[in-house]
Amino acid sequence: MASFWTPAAFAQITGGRWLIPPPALDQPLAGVSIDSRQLGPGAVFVAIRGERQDGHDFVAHALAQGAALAIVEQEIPSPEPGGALLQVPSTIGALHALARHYRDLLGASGCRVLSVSGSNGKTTTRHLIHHVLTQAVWRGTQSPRSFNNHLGVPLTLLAAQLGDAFVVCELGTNHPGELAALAELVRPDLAVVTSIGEEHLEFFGDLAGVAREESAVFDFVRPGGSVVLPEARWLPLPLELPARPGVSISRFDLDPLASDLPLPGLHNRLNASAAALVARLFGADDETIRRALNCANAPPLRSEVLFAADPLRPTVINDAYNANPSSMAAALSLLKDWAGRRRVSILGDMLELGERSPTAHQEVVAWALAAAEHCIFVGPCFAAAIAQISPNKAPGTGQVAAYSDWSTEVIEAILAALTPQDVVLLKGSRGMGMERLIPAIESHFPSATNEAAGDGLEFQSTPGY
Ligand SMILES: CC(=O)N[C@H]1[C@@H](OP(=O)(O)OP(=O)(O)OC[C@H]2O[C@@H](n3ccc(=O)[nH]c3=O)[C@H](O)[C@@H]2O)O[C@H](CO)[C@@H](O)[C@@H]1O[C@H](C)C(=O)N[C@@H](C)C(=O)N[C@H](CCC(=O)N[C@@H](CCC[C@@H](N)C(=O)O)C(=O)O)C(=O)O
Ligand SMILES: Nc1ncnc2c1ncn2[C@@H]1O[C@H](COP(=O)(O)OP(=O)(O)OP(=O)(O)O)[C@@H](O)[C@H]1O
Ligand SMILES: C[C@@H](N)C(=O)N[C@H](C)C(=O)O
Repeated sequence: MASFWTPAAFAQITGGRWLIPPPALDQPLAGVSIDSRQLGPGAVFVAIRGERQDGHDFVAHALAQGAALAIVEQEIPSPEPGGALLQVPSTIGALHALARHYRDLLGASGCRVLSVSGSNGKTTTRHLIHHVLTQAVWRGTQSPRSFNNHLGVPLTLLAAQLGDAFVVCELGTNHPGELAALAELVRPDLAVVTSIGEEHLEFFGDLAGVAREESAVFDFVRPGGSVVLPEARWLPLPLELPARPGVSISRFDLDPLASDLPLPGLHNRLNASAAALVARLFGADDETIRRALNCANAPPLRSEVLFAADPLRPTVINDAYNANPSSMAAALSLLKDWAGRRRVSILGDMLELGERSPTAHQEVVAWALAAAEHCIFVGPCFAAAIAQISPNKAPGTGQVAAYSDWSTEVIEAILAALTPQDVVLLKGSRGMGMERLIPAIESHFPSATNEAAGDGLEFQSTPGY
């Protein structure tokens, strides 16, 4: 077979046929992209039909941006002169075939392929693993943002470089069977499971359903590979590990090397402990791991502490990326342990919980009331849960406020309830967009220093999350 990064190999691996062949079948290709807005010269553009748009409408744009060829399912009217088109029955199938093939090449070149799955903490743990390994000596690639689905995982594999020592891929799921399909693509040498908790119950049903789904990755670990799991005391139920001769199992517990981690919360110390164990399995020494963890940071919107040095603004724990009962418990326990300040929780609805949703929202209300002096809830599920609780804790008492939706008035009422002395937890599902309060807080509470103003700008500079 021709070298992987050539049109000839892409045609052979995908089984595609040339609608318009390239000038040379052996010209070097430079990466794969599904977004015409984000590709460089020599890249391969794969046209995907998305929820809102059809990538086939952007083939001409991709070729004009310098793509060497486009993989498509249908003919493209008047494509860019000189642009090559490879037709396949399914562009997502082609993306997977390329990633599967490339994964083998990576393995053969000595690159170790890692997976990070689990209910909560995947992005943080994946980020910490990449941070610690690269701070040690190893060159590697990691999933961008939360690229953890049927598109993000193959794109991550294809972004790794031959010559990398590792690629760490985040694997996500919200329907039974998705994890097995991703794990089959990745076939990890080292599979990390971060946690098991109540997530996406709309489709998994209950914790046992979550555990079944998350266990699927074990079947795909390569012979000679390793599985990294939390100690049993951190799991709400046992995970069934199939007997896999030659696959070793290592468990992580709170690691003293993570005791000075700059990220707040017990959950982050556990995520860092998983990263420390992975680094040990790579052969890193304790001092290197400790030093790396001591200078780690949080991915945006995950337990990010904002404005802590600014006396004119409340300290904000920006945990607005997502929410489910287990991650709410982790975040509220972090808030509860924040001593010496008035604690304010601002929580948005948890989505995709199915029939468990009403009781789960009621439970989180009870935890929030135990963790914070002032509790604010946004969204119809929390509003319904608050309506069930006793009158002395009802909205309007000053301790609790509930709003069924966002509006300008709601944002103003929330801002009026805050003081610069507070520590504020912001958390809710992605669809609730709790982070909208950050620019509002920045405008409402002028910054004491230019440095503190920088906190907000840093947040604004990461819109992809
Ligand atoms: C396909 C894609 O990447 N879309 C992203 C894009 O959306 P947009 O509205 O622009 O386009 P469409 O998807 O409708 O467009 C179709 C294609 O057209 C391309 N295109 C568009 C305009 C243009 O000018 N040029 C173009 O080439 C476009 O690139 C498409 O290829 O932008 C949105 C905003 O940034 C993104 O949200 C959207 O991303 C989608 C959702 C996606 O799946 N992206 C993956 C790369 C990914 O991994 N994203 C992760 C989040 C993954 C996630 O939610 N994971 C779940 C678990 C798995 C659930 C599973 N059931 C599933 O979703 O399939 C979890 O719980 O963690 C990320 O972005 O971090
Ligand atoms: N180990 C953990 N246990 C419980 N909750 C956690 C853990 N790690 C992180 N969290 C919570 O989950 C939130 C999301 O973290 P992160 O993005 O790392 O998880 P994720 O699994 O990648 O999420 P997603 O599946 O949406 O991509 C954090 O903001 C925090 O509240
Ligand atoms: C954003 C996606 N990864 C996720 O976690 N979804 C749940 C439902 C959430 O946003 O809380």
